[in-house]
Amino acid sequence: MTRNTIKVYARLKPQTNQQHSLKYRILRRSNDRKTDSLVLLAPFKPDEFIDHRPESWIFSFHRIIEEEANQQDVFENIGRPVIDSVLNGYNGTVFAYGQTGSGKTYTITGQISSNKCQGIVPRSLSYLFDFIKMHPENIYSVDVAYLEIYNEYGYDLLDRKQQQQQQQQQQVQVQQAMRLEDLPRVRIQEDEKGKLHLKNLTFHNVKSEDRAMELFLIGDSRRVTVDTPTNPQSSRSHCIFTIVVSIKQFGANRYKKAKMHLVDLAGSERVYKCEISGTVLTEAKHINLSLHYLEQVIVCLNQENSSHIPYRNCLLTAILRDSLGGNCITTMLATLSISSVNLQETISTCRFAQRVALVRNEAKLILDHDLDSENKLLQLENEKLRKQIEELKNTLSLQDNKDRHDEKLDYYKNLVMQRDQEISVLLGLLKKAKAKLAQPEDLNKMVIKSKLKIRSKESIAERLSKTTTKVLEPIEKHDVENNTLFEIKHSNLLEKSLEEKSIIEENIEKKDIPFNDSSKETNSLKQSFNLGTSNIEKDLEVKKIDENVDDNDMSCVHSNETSVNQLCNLIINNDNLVNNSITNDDQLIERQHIEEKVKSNNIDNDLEKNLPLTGDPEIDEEIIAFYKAKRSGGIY
Ligand SMILES: Nc1ncnc2c1ncn2[C@@H]1O[C@H](COP(=O)(O)OP(=O)(O)OP(=O)(O)O)[C@@H](O)[C@H]1O
Repeated sequence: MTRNTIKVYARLKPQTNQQHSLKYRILRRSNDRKTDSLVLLAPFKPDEFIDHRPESWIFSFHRIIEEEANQQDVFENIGRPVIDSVLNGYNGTVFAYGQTGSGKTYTITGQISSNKCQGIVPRSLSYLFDFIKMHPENIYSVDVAYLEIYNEYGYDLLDRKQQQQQQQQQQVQVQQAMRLEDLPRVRIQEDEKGKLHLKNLTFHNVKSEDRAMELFLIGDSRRVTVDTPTNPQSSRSHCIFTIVVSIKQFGANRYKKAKMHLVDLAGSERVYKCEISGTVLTEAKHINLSLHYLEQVIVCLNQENSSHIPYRNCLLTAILRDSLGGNCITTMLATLSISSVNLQETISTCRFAQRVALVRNEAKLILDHDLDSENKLLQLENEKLRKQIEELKNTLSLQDNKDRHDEKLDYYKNLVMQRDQEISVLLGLLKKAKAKLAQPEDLNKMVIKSKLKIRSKESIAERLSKTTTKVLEPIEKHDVENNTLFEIKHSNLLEKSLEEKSIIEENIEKKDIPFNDSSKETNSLKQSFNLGTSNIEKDLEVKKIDENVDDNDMSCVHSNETSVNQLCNLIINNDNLVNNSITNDDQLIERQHIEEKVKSNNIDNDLEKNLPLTGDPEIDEEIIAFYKAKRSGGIY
């Protein structure tokens, strides 16, 4: 609980006409002085002195806001401390009091369309919602209501039915043309505990500054204003904009609830001065009466022995009961005109302010148990919890995704490692294959070997051919020479041939090694050669025995010719063989050998086809093994 007097501020309305300006001085608070003081100096004309008092008056205020002060300065000094106390759970009230046209509405409402000129209400809403945003640890529920007291009747400026109708028509003119009588009347009801309640006043729950401002504007547009001689837009009513803030700490069982009244009182005016009549006069009388009741309450509150405070005299005092002498932190703003023509009204306002400044309030922290409010707060708390759960879910799913991502990453890392191993094996194989291929001597050797084979086969064939020619020559000559000569020559030739034969045989023996492996043809050549020569030998031997066998000579020659022909054929065959041996490259044979081996190992045909075999059996075997292992899912 905090005990404090109502803080009273004075705001001086800027004077446009300096000629008619009151002379005044402001004495700022100092070590000697606890408050600001306003010293008003009377004009020189003694007939303008009020009650023939001395020519100067001094009034104390918590703070005096000068003409030059802007709207933000006013909010910082007056509005902000009150809304801060509301946010701490204490009721707060700001009310503006002053003569008509002195700047009450300008201070409380201001010009909403201009940021610079906005009054305490819009600035308080903005401050409140900014504060809520900055404190997500708490649950806040905000409700607003707007009440107008006109000619002693209360009206709900934010009536829902009217709002719905206006929304349907969507015409601003209709809003403005709306009659006050169409709005529901707000009445005061007292419960069994003596607590006063306002019946028919709607409290709107607002979740944003924009919505709250929207409602404030709607209510403001419904206010009754009149063009009076002193103010072209004079408020003919008292208006109270109420902000209720319920605060619950997250997870707490209890909650705080506090309300802030922002009161723009109708202007006090001296009827005789305003030259008004009719409705405006009636309004003025009601205004003055209610302000009189307000003053009465204040006076009673300041009288120590006063047992009864006349709150119920009027609607205004009934509503402000908590704000005056009750559970509230209250600030009064006295709006003062410093025009010399308004001296009396200014002094009157200052006097009222001095009395209010003496009123003591006892502000208590309000821990409410109202089911409606509690329900609202719990709903908000649930909403917030749901949001938090969603956020947590998102965070968890992100974490989950991250885990999955990490798993995938590990999998791919392993895969990359496996691939690296495979690549290194393949590189090894490739290296081996290259090393093999990089030994051209082997190939050269093989080529040379093959050439040697060819040459040796060629030379034998050549020799055989020559021998055959030599054998044939005498036979051919036999046709032209006589038999004796033929015989002599033949015997010589035979000897030579035999010699040649033995030489050839020797040579064949020497050159036999390259023919050993595969040359069946060579053996048959040898045999045929033997056969050919033996036939000649036989024939000649027969000649020797039977010296005069002419006809037989010819058959012998024919037989020799056949043998030679056979020899020639064999030579041609041998030549073909030699040619074939050129194409029979050893590497090709080896490759075929590997391929056969691969086939025999039952390797899948498709795989075989696509394998990058090198031709080297050793390497190819490794390659096949590598791909076989890979295909079966293992590691080579
Ligand atoms: N501090 C100020 N700075 C600039 N203009 C001001 C200031 N105070 C009041 N005014 C202007 O003076 C005129 C009257 O002000 P306002 O309507 O606020 O007076 P009021 O006290 O509310 O009068 P009423 O009681 O008749 O409603 C308005 O045009 C307003 O803009």
